[in-house]
Amino acid sequence: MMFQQSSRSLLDASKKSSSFRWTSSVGRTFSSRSPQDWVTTEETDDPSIAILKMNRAPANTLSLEMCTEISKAIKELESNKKTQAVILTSSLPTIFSAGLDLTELHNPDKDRLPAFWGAFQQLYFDLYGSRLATIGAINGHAPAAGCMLALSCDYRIMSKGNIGLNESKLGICAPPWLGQQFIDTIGLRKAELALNMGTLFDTKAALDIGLIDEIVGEDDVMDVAKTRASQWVAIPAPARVACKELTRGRQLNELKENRKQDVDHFCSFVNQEAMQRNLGFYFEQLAKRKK
Ligand SMILES: CCCCCCCC/C=C\C=C\CC(=O)SCCNC(=O)CCNC(=O)[C@H](O)C(C)(C)COP(=O)(O)OP(=O)(O)OC[C@H]1O[C@@H](n2cnc3c(N)ncnc32)[C@H](O)[C@@H]1OP(=O)(O)O
Repeated sequence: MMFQQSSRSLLDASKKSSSFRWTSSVGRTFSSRSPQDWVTTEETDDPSIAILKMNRAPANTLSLEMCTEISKAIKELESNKKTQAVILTSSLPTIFSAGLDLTELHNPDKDRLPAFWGAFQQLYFDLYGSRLATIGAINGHAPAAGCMLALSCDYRIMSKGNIGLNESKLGICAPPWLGQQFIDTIGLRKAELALNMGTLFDTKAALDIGLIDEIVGEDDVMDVAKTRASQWVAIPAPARVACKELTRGRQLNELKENRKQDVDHFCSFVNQEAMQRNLGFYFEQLAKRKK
């Protein structure tokens, strides 16, 4: 890995506290296959290009275990010298990733919360700093931390759905490092407007502001993703890695140096009463929406 980070203690803690079926504070039961099935990797006909698919129905939300599984898959792919590129996509029909799993944030388990945020930080390190060329094949909605997954890729193609940082709609603000990723991608003024308004962009608007690089037809996503991956792989790996270090190294190192403070900041922020009220309200609206 290019920007290797150490997170042993947090990830070890996460393993101890893993639970895969639980009832949320608004009474919905989440269940799924085991976390090992939430993320799968596939080969393509080009041995240098792999596919990483998120399969956590119903919304590929990022729980502690989901973050850990994606990180693990990236590291496994990186450990194979032949692999030079990964296409990140979703196996769900309309959602790339709905962002952080709100059950982690609402009425949180106080011991689990720091480990959860540590796993989310680690995922950012692993994806944003990967030695691999990363192609985001965004085939559905990608709000908030779902947008972080997309922003962490080197190249983004999108077929449908909305993308952006909508945290302000939840009564919160994106963490500084995610906000910075957004600013670095679309520029300060556009980011300022979008962050404040919690704007989610459709594919056309996302292309217009430079949040994605290309719009593709639904049936063409994987073909286009493979073509773009081949183009990235054609650049000599040391050059690609050096370019990534040039554009992303400072931001990655900044969080690395402030990792503990960021976890503490997050935990005290989320544990505030007002924050919990906002989250509870948002979560209930989400659950009621369909009815
Ligand atoms: C001052 C500095 C402070 C620094 C501190 C930093 C603090 C930062 C803190 C938090 C950062 C948060 C980042 C996040 O990622 S928060 C999550 C934001 N995500 C969202 O707002 C998306 C919410 N979801 C949706 O809008 C929709 O689900 C959508 C993605 C558009 C898909 O819609 P649709 O196809 O109609 O699907 P459903 O809405 O029916 O969803 C399917 C089921 O999944 C559940 N769901 C969806 N999203 C989440 C989620 N994020 N967490 C948990 N559960 C989720 C949804 O309720 C449905 O469940 P069910 O089938 O049981 O009804």
